Amino acid sequence: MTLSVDIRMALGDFELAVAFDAPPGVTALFGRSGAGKTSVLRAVAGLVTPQAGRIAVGDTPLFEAGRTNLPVHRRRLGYVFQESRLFPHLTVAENLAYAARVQRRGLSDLDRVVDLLGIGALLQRRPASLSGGEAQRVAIGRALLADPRLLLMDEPLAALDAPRKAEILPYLERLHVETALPILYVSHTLSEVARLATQMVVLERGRVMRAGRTEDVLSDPDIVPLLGVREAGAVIPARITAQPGDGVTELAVSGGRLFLPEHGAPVGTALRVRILAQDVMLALDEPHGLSALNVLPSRIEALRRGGGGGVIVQLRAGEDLLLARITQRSADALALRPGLPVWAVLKTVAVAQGDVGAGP
Ligand SMILES: Nc1ncnc2c1ncn2[C@@H]1O[C@H](COP(=O)(O)OP(=O)(O)OP(=O)(O)O)[C@@H](O)[C@H]1O
Repeated sequence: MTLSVDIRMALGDFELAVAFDAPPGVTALFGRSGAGKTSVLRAVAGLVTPQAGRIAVGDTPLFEAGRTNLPVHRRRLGYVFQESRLFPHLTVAENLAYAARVQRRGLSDLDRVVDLLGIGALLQRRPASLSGGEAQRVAIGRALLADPRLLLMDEPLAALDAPRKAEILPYLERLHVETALPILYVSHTLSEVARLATQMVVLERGRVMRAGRTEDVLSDPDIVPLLGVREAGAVIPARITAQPGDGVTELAVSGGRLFLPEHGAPVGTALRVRILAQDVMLALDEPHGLSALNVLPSRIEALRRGGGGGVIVQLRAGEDLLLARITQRSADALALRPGLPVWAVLKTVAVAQGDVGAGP
């Protein structure tokens, strides 16, 4: 089931005109503050009504200008906010049961949801005694038990500190692997998007600047000014090929071999790794005697001049696209141009996602 959004809406002086599809899996709505992310979510939820357009899940229209406008409670969607909004006087179990009852559904899914989110030990507790991360897991459980057609998440990790974020991310990953729901996920944290999202929609001033597979969007040099040069970087698929036990993990990517600081997953595990543009250096000849372990033979696809004397270089390594951020001076000194073979030296490679058995 795919969520299709094609709407126009005026909110005071702000005009929103967006069209995109969100297939099963996580679609990140990404953009600066005020870009219109929350407004899109509110329109999908039925909390605001667009002036024109259509919103549908599969063949079911939720909104069609002048024809259909399902009220919020008939849209069958789960909404998870920054803060968990659990009922404080009810236990976790009662909060979950309430959600299921509102939709007149039994609790047949309860065990599965409790297991999926690891909240079995919390069932008799009250929200005030839960950590922020635990409360968010319960809030996600409550949203799932309402048997939604899609899940809307508005910066669900924004109110959590780094350790709580780290604790909840694996559950969010499982969510998209184990449910076939479209999940629309608002965030302005790129590391989170790189880790969770299979699709990305980049919004700027109420317009879609770029939409597509996360890998494609993040390796597009034209998108860098919108993402910010420090955060810009590609995400590429990898597979663990060896765990030699000396503190590094060996990965195969389409362009060769990479090494990570030791990662706990077994050999064969599929991962997505994130390579920031500012962590990539370029060499015309194969480098030797370097402390960096990661060197990939590549070819320059495109160069984009940025502000402040920087250049973003798009590289193809095997089948994957990478970005490198270098100075204009280096680009001139090396006479970089599309088609030129180069060696990409990666200072750091971070795991963006472990997606064993995940879809795309
Ligand atoms: N009801 C409204 N009336 C007038 N202006 C509105 C209304 N709702 C939203 N806006 C304006 O629309 C713009 C987009 O707001 P929105 O909350 O969708 O952005 P956002 O991308 O979610 O931002 P943030 O990341 O800060 O939450 C903002 O300029 C906001 O002031």
